[in-house]
Amino acid sequence: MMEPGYRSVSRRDSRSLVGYKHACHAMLFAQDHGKLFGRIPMRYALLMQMRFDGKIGFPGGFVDIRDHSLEDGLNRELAEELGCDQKLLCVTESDYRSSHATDAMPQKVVAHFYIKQLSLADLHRIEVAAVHAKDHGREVMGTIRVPLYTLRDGFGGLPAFLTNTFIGNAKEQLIYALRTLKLLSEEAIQTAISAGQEG
Ligand SMILES: O=c1[nH]cnc2c1ncn2[C@H]1C[C@H](O)[C@@H](COP(=O)(O)OP(=O)(O)O)O1
Repeated sequence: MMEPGYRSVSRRDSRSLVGYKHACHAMLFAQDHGKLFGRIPMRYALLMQMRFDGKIGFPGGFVDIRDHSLEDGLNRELAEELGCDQKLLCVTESDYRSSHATDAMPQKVVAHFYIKQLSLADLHRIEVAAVHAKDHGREVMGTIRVPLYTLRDGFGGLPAFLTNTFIGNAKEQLIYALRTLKLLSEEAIQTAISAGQEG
């Protein structure tokens, strides 16, 4: 499933696309053995952020592939948005997952996606550092954890979260990550998507 207008492209082929800006975003997550209300497994702590425009996306931003590697640009953007130093968070080429190109206005963009697993303690350190980041309260209104459970009413949790407005193909990147890393069962993902559409 991919947002209409986005097509999969290889990392290598994306570099020869003319007239496209390149954006890199990273999903940071950690295993979380905690239980909500003492009974609902949290499973994973997975970070997204509320942007200045009220949409939800992953941390990251535009990079200039002529001057830097994609990862250099991404790490610069992460430092601006999350305020953490490279000892705590450094995304490398081995964290790269996918690229999708879009010709949708206002500009042609290739969206590169990275996923990095951390310890829960380091993820929490990143959340704390983010409050002091350069972009906090400006381009980024705050980091958020994605609820990965569905409450008894069948809508609260992930289904309700998925009804938010997402930037670009961020929602599809989230679902892709849940699916490919098997963070949730396929049945749980499908149920959350359907319940969100009905809710
Ligand atoms: O999380 C995202 N997933 C996919 N695409 C995204 C995401 N966040 C933003 N975008 C799109 C929107 C723009 O076309 C570019 C760059 O946006 P942004 O991150 O706001 O870039 P700057 O911080 O202004 O460099 O990617």
